[in-house]
Amino acid sequence: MTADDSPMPTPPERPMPRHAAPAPPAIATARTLVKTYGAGETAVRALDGIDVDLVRGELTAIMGPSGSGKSTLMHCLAGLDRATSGSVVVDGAEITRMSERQLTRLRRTRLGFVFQSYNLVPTLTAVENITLPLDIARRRVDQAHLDSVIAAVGLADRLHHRPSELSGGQQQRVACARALVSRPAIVFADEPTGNLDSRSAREVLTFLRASVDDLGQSVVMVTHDPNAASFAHRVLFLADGHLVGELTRPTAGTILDALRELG
Ligand SMILES: Nc1ncnc2c1ncn2[C@@H]1O[C@H](COP(=O)(O)OP(=O)(O)OP(=O)(O)O)[C@@H](O)[C@H]1O
Repeated sequence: MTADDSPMPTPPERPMPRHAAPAPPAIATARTLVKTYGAGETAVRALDGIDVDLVRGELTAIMGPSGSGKSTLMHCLAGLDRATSGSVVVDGAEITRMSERQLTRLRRTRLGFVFQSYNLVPTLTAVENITLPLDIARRRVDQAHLDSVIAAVGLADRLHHRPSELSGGQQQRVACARALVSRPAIVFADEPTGNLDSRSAREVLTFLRASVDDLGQSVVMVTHDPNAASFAHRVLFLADGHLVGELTRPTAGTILDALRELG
């Protein structure tokens, strides 16, 4: 599976209203971000002063060796974990000083999540799983947007199936649709294709990329897989808690070369 042989559509031009202030290019920003686990001699500095901007309307992949800090970075950016020092701004909001209550609200209303293990509710149908975040937040379902997400995810004929009646790839596409249906500022995807065969992985990645190109979504994903990362607009490389490089318009080949250089 590679993205090299599939044409990479360029994001559609979006006309800017005349007097509107341009949206800031970064949807999430970390400055001098430090995360230390434990204390004293056994302390681990998982993030050692990270400065990064995640570009709005792009799919960003985070790669690096095991233990380099990928999950920690994603969790700190998503308000799932608290930074030790430094700042994180997500969609204009400084989250490092937020209370637990504010963070929960931010995650529920402004962020979308896709996990390796799908995390669907087994007793609900596909469409009920997709609209669950809106139901919990007591928000109205925008039927037109729901229809466009369902069409993009290619599950129109599986909407009334329960997760046990769906393949892994189909379940993960339901999880992606669930993450997108509330139009979050940013979707965080943690190894979204880690449990999938290459064909299903390609379907999920194609959908995540299309959500950016066609729906204007911003997505960040942690992955170990160069083929998966080749679907991104930009790949960030971490090593020992530092941001050590990046690639724009990556291919599986250039990503492999960069990983080899990292050792
Ligand atoms: N809860 C924790 N308590 C103590 N140390 C932790 C904790 N979580 C992560 N670490 C340590 O922080 C460092 C970074 O871990 P992290 O999980 O962010 O790396 P990663 O790049 O996502 O790794 P992997 O690819 O194996 O998932 C590692 O040394 C890890 O052992």
